[in-house]
Formats: sequence, C-alpha cells, structure tokens
Amino acid sequence: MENVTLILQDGTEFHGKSFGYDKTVAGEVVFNTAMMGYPESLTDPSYAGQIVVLTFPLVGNYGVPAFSFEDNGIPTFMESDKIHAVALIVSDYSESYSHWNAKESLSDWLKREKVPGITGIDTRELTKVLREHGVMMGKIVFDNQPGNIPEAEYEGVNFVEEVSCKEIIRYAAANVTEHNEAKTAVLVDCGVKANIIRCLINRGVNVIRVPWNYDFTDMEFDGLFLANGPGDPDMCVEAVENIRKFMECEREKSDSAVRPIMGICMGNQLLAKAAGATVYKLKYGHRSHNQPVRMVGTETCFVTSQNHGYAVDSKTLGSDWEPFFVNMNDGSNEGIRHKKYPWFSAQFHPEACSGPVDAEFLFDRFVELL
Ligand SMILES: NC(=O)CC[C@H](N)C(=O)O
Repeated sequence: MENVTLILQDGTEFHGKSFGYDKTVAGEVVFNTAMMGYPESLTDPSYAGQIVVLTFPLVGNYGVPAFSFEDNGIPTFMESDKIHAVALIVSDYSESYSHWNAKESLSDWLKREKVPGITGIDTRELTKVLREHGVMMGKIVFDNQPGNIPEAEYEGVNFVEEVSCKEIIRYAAANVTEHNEAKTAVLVDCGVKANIIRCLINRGVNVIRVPWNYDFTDMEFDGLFLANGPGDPDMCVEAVENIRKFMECEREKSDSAVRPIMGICMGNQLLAKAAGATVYKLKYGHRSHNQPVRMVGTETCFVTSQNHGYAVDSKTLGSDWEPFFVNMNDGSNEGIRHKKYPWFSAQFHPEACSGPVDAEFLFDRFVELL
C-alpha cells in the first residue's frame, strides 16, 4: 500500500495508505455520515467532482455487489453505470468482506474503475475540520511522487453536462394491467439515480429520459420529473428555462388539465429557480441517512437520505409557492410546492438507495396526479 497525503485547500494534511487505484486526484472534499451504502453513493452521479469522506469507521466489510444490468439497461444494484465520486476516504478499510450479494472487494472495484481509495485517515477529525471551515477543495498526492500535484475546480464547472444522458432513452412501465393504464413521464436527466427510474416504472409509468438541456415542451407526456444531479444548480440555465416554459404553457390551461411536476434534490433547486427563487451554497451540505425533515403545516417528520451541498432560499419563493418540507437540524429548505397546481419537489431522496424509504410515498402522490 502506497503512502498518500490528503492536502486540503487551507493547508491541513492527513496521511493514509492507498487501497484503491494509485492516481493523484483533486476535488471538493465532502463528508457523509451514513453507516453503509458505499456502492450506491459511489455510483450516485451527484458525487461527480467530489472526494467522499465516510465518517463511519469500518468500510468495505460487506464487499460490492455485481455490476449487472437488467434487460432495460438499468443496473441491478448500482445507481448508474460507473463510479462518479473522484475518490473515497475511509478510516479503516476492511480487507475481508462477507455478504450474500458480494461479488468483489471494494478495493478491487476501485482499482478496476481507476478510482483512488485512501484508508488510515481519521475521518472524524477530518470531518471536524470541514464542519469548522466548510467544504474545501483537496488533493490526494502520492508521497513517492511529490512533484505530481493534481489540479481541479468545482465551482463554475457544469458537472451535469458530464453525467447527463446524451440522447433520449425510453423505459417501459412495469406492472401494467388492463385495470392500470400506463402513464408517461418525461424525466430531465441532470444525473439521475437508477432507483428514481425504478420507482417510476414499478408504479406503472413509462419514462422518457431526456438530456438535461433538452427542450421537452412539445413532447407528449402526462407529467414532468426533475432528477438529481451534481454541482451548482446555477449552471443549469437551459433546464430552468425549459421548466419555466413548461409551467407557462400549463398555466394557460384549465386548472384540471395542468400536468404534475415532481423534483428531487437538483430537481427541487431547478424547480425553485424556475419559480424565481434563488439557491445558495451550504457550509458543508447534508450527506447522510438520518436527516430529519418536517412536512410544513404538520407535525409529521420523516427521516431521509440526503446528498446535497446547495439549498433553496425559502424567503425568495414567490407568493404562488410555499416550502413543503423543512430540515429540523438547520431549518433549511427541504422541498417546495405550488399553492394551486400539482407541482412539488423534495431536496432529500425519497428513492433512498441507500437509506430510509420513509418518503417513498411522494412517488405514489406523483403517480396519482398523472
Ligand atoms: N443530489 C443532488 O441532486 C444534489 C444537487 C446539487 N448538486 C447539490 O449539491 O445541492
């Protein structure tokens, strides 16, 4: 195992050993406090450009499932077709693994996908530094190659363009019977997680997955779905324009003919921007499986899976909109809804994968509205 050093933007250094692919990399260093879920997190396109630090100390002991695909092209266990995180940092990598579904070790998978993995770093101390300072850029440097210093940017990069599909992909609804006619949703792919598509097709919805900047407004469909995605939502100008155009066309119709919109994470931010609101960067984001959110107007709280670094500024929402959910830790926005039309979104991940499935009912609500 090669000796490596993580050098943060403020000069702080952490020393560890490489257990993944031996390559110098740079990215935004973010922490995730979930206890499990590394196969899903690493393949979540929303982690593009980021070095992921896991605070749970023991990582790798359940291995990695097979990277197989269903007939419709959706991965069986993963959230996309490759690892999107720039690197993984853990405290104590487990050399041995055991799980009914494991096909290989985390180390072998990282090496195969050419992604660095660092063990032996005090990830709780590193997290304290990130909490105090806020997320920072970081570089992973091999001690035997001191002159090989990587460079990267996070702010101002359009990561959505890198991870979105390049052409339209169609998925047929599953579980359709003569009593249950399939509806069709256009899904704006900013970096969609596979389980969002699974949640829709398993509820009898045909999905038309379109590139993030595709003008879908003239297509035939029953509802609009805005997916998750990496990076700064302010980079997704064309997507916001298309959503705004769609909403303007729908407002011309009679109320009962207005088609529904649901958004998740980046989808919440883009819907809010299309509604005229602004988005800001959180100090260190929300990345975990136990983020409590309250549904506004109720005392009902859901424990949710999250991965985001930006948030909607609820104060900037126009008078037609209201917050749908609020984060019970820091009071930040966790979703919005239109006061009259069937348009709503969540900043958290109701599709989970990984994490608690408490909020999956939001898909049922969207499908009922279609
Ligand atoms: N998971 C997501 O969709 C994240 C949205 C956005 N990139 C953020 O970090 O806030």
